[in-house]
Amino acid sequence: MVVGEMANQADLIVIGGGPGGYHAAIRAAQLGRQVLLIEKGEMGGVCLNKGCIPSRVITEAAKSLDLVKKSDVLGIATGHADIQFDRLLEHRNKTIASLRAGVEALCKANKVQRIRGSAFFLSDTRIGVEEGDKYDVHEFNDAIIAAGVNPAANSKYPVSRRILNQLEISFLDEIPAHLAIYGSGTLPLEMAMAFRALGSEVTFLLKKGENLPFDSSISKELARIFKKEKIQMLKECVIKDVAEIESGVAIQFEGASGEKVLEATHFFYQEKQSPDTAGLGTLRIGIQHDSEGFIQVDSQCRTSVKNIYAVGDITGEPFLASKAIKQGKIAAEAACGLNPEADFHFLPKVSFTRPPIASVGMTEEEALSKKLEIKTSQFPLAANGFSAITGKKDGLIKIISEHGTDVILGIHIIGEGAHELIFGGVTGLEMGAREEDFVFPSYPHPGLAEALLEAAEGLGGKAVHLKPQKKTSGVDTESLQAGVSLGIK
Ligand SMILES: Cc1cc2nc3c(=O)[nH]c(=O)nc-3n(C[C@H](O)[C@H](O)[C@H](O)COP(=O)(O)OP(=O)(O)OC[C@H]3O[C@@H](n4cnc5c(N)ncnc54)[C@H](O)[C@@H]3O)c2cc1C
Ligand SMILES: NC(=O)c1ccc[n+]([C@@H]2O[C@H](COP(=O)([O-])OP(=O)(O)OC[C@H]3O[C@@H](n4cnc5c(N)ncnc54)[C@H](O)[C@@H]3O)[C@@H](O)[C@H]2O)c1
Repeated sequence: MVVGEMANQADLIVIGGGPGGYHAAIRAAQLGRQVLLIEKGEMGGVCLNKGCIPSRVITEAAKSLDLVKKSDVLGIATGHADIQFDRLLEHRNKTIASLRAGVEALCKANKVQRIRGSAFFLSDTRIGVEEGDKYDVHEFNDAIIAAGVNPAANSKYPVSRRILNQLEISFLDEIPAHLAIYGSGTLPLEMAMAFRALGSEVTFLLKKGENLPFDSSISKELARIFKKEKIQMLKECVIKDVAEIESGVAIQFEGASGEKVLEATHFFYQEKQSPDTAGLGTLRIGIQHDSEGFIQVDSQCRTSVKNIYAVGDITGEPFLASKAIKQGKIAAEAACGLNPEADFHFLPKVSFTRPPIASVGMTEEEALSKKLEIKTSQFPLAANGFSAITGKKDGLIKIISEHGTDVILGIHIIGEGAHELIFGGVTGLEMGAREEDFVFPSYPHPGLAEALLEAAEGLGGKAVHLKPQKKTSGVDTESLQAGVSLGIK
C-alpha cells in the first residue's frame, strides 16, 4: 500500500450505505453536491440485509399466521393453517434483493457515485479506500461517517446454526423446536413472540437486574400476554455457559431459584454492539469518541472535526434505523450550509411483538423520577368498539400528562395497530400538545384511534366507555375515573 500517491478529487464523501449513509448521500445530492458513497459490503447496511427487513419478514409471517388461526371469530373457516418456512425464506430473500436494488437505483438516479471498498481516514481531507488488491486515495471537502456497529468481535459464545446473535436470528433455515432466548430488549421479545406463533416452544431468560423495557403498565400487560401464549419467562438470569450438545444446546444459568441447565434446540442472545472506529482511523485524525468508542456529535451531527459528520449507530444509542435516517438527512443539510437540528426527545420506539408495542415520551416511572406531578390514564382495548369487531382485545393505551399544565408527557400503546397509531402521539408531543389537543379533534368511528381519544378523555375523568371509579379522599377527585390515577408522589 503506498500512501501519498495521486488522489482522486471528491466533493462530499459518505462512508457506509446503510439507512444513515444512503439518506445522507441522496439528500446531499438533492442539494446539489457531488457525492461519492463508499460501501464495503452490501447497500442497505444492517437494516436492510440483516436487521429490520429480514426480522420484520419473520414477525409479519407470525402475525399473519396467528391472524388466520384466530379469524374464526369473524366466521372465517380456514382449516389447518400452517407455515411453509422455505417459502417464507424465499420471500425474505426476494424482499431484501428488491429493496436493495431500489436503494441502488435511487442512488443512481440522484447521481450518487458508488464505489465498493473499505474506507479509512488518512487526514481530515483524505480517505484511503481498499478493495482487494486495489487501493485508492480520495480528497474531499466534507465527509459523513455512517459506518454502523458490529456485534462485539470477541463474542462470548460461538455463533453457529444453533447459537445465534442479532445478525443471525432472522436467517435460521428451520423453525426451532425449542428456542431459548436471553436478553431484555426489543429484539429478544419480538423473536420470542414470533417463533412462538410459528410453533416453537420458547423459554425467555430475562437478564439479571433488568425488567421488560417499557412503562410498567405496558410491561405488566406484555407479561400477561406472554403467559397466555405459554412462553415461559425466567427472571434474574445470568448465563454461565452455553454448549452445543447432540440434541441442540445446553444453557447453564443461574436464575431466581439457583443454578440450572436448560436444554433447547436453539439459543438466541443479544450481543453488545461496538463501533469499529479503529478500522476507520477516526481516532488518528482527532475525532472525539466517548468511553465506549462511539463518535460524539452535536445536534447537527458534526464531529469535533468541523468538515466531518457522523450519523446512525456509530454515534451510539438508541440503535435505530429511524434515528440513522433522520441524522443522515440532517448531516447532509448541515454540510450543505443549511441550519437543521436533530432532536430525539420524541423518537418513537416500536416493538413488533404480538400485539405490537409503541411509545413516545416519558414513562410513568421516568416522569416520577424527575419529580414531576403527573396524571395517568389507561384505556383498555377491550372497551374499544373496533377491537370488539376484530376480536383483538389484548392491550391498552396509557397517557401521562403533567398535573397543572395538562401537557402530555408520554403515550404508551400495546395492542393491534400500536405502531401506526403512535404517530398521532408523536405529532402531538412534538407540538407540545395538552390534553385538550387530543380531546378536541373528531375521530373516525369505529376505529382504534378512539381508544387514544378515550385515554386522553380519561385524564379528565370523561372517558365514556369506562365506568366511573370510587372517589378517593385527599386527591383531586375531579379527574378520577376508572383507568385514571393521580401519579403525584
Ligand atoms: C435484527 C435487527 C432488527 C432491527 N430492527 C429494527 C427496526 O425494526 N427498526 C429500527 O429502526 N431499527 C432496527 N434495527 C436497527 C437498525 O438496523 C440500525 O439502527 C441501522 O441499520 C443503523 O443504520 P446505520 O446506517 O447507522 O448503519 P448500518 O445499517 O450498520 O450500515 C453501515 C454500513 O457501513 C458499511 N461500512 C462500515 N465500515 C465501513 C468502511 N470502513 N468502509 C466502507 N463501508 C463501511 C457497512 O458495511 C454497512 O453496510 C434492527 C437491527 C437488527 C440487528
Ligand atoms: N423494533 C425495533 O425498533 C427494533 C427491533 C429489533 C431490533 N432493534 C435494534 O436491534 C438492536 C438490539 O435491540 P435490543 O432490543 O436489544 O435493544 P434496544 O436498543 O432496542 O433496547 C435498549 C433499551 O432501550 C429501551 N427500549 C427499547 N425498546 C423500547 C420501547 N419500545 N419502549 C421503551 N423503551 C425501550 C430499554 O431500556 C432497552 O433495554 C438495537 O440495534 C435495536 O435498536 C430494533
